[in-house]
Amino acid sequence: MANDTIYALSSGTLPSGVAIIRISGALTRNALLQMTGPLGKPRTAQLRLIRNRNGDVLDNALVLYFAGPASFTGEDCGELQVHGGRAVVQAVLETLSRMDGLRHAEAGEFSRRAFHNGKLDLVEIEGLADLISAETEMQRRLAIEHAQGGLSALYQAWARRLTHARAMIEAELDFADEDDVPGSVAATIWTDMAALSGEIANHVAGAAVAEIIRDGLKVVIAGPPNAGKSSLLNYLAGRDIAIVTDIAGTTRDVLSVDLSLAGFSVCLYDTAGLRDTQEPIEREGIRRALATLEEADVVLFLSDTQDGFGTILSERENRRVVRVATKIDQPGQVWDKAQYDVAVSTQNGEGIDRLLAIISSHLPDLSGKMAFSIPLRSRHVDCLRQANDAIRSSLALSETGLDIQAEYLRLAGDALGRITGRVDVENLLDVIFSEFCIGK
Ligand SMILES: Nc1nc2c(c(=O)[nH]1)N(C=O)[C@@H](CNc1ccc(C(=O)N[C@@H](CCC(=O)O)C(=O)O)cc1)CN2
Ligand SMILES: Nc1nc2c(ncn2[C@@H]2O[C@H](COP(=O)(O)OP(=O)(O)OP(=O)(O)O)[C@@H](O)[C@H]2O)c(=O)[nH]1
Ligand SMILES: [Mg+2]
Repeated sequence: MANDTIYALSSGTLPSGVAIIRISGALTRNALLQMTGPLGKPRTAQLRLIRNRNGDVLDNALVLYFAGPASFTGEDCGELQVHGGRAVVQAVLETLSRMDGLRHAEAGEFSRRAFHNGKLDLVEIEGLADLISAETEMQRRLAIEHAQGGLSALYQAWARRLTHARAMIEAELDFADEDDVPGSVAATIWTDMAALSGEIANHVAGAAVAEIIRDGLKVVIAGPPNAGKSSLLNYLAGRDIAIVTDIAGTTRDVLSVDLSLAGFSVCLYDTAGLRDTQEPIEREGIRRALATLEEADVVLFLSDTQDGFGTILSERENRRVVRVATKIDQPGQVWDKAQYDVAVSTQNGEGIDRLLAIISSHLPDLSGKMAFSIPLRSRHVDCLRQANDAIRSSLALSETGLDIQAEYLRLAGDALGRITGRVDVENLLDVIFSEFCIGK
């Protein structure tokens, strides 16, 4: 299995201008030789005729050869950069499939080989998967930080501190019989371990930001019936997603749309108007609205009258609530500026920029140098928590004995090692690599 030479279309949907077929494994040179003639200089594109087994010309294409280990997978690799027609790609794949020892790659198999050959660790591999699925600028920045080893370096530095601490403890244990060894070595170690525990806790707290980058900021539009909630959703989405009528109680289901704001994804929800009612369908709509509100990062509470902001708002946590006065194009409404945060009209667009600026102010600030050094996946967060729990246990056991404390530090190091895949994660690999598309 692992010795097979694999191939796959690595570029996207056909037809396309150019399509890239990748090959990796020991028989790569052979395959390229048969189809394209003598190999050129490694890592240098050659324009060559591609032929099938009968010698028929399939395409005129660029051919690349990477001699292992200097390749993405660490094995000999080849690329056929052909014209992206369906029949062209089909014919090339067909020719490859007829060669002995070659088979089509499985999802993520190229990356898996890169992992096994030590080219990338698991955090980098997962970062690569995120990079391929990144749709917003912030998702891209987070993914590239992970894919380029930013996080791995951090975890390795932490693991080194743990190893160092254990070594110092071992040394102290070895000389424990000699009365003249002061406890001072261990004292600096424990200060550093306490600091490390704080750093890990800080880092884990960043996962909340990563979640906003990945899933988007959840912004829920709520308020009394007829306030103009659905109109606002449609206005911000730039299309008619929700039904708008002048009948109070129009919206029942929760509707949502993804917007892009300042490089972030913002998930905007429209909900049923909140009021006391016996109408069963509307009641269900209101129940769903309240459930959606529970999940909100930011609530836009809309009202087209001043009293509309009253009761429901005051019962809730006000911090994340933005009071939006609506329909300000309508003459005759009197508003006390102290009663709302922003006033808008979806009729003439007034106040919308200000509203977007307010939403943006709830987005995480990622201007700091380490801003993208945050964990994204629950797998990482779990391991980090385990590592930190072990460090804390070690710190707490100062009465019990250095050997037990050292053992907890070893457990902490193992937990960190599992993140990058340095420590036994064989059972996880299938899950991680199956996230990939074929050809990656
Ligand atoms: N045509 C093409 N474009 C592509 C890829 C590819 O495979 N083919 N990539 C596919 O992911 C990405 C580039 N990633 C790559 C990563 C490592 C190596 C590589 O040859 N690594 C060697 C040499 C390193 C060096 O020279 O600095 C190595 O790691 O030893 C190549 C591509 C994005 N663009
Ligand atoms: N003049 C004016 N009318 C508006 C504005 N926004 C909404 N409306 C009108 O107000 C009425 C209610 O709008 P909707 O967007 O359906 O209100 P809603 O809050 O979604 O109502 P429910 O779904 O019933 O809770 C419609 O007749 C809209 O055309 C606005 O900015 N200016
Ligand atoms: Mg509505």
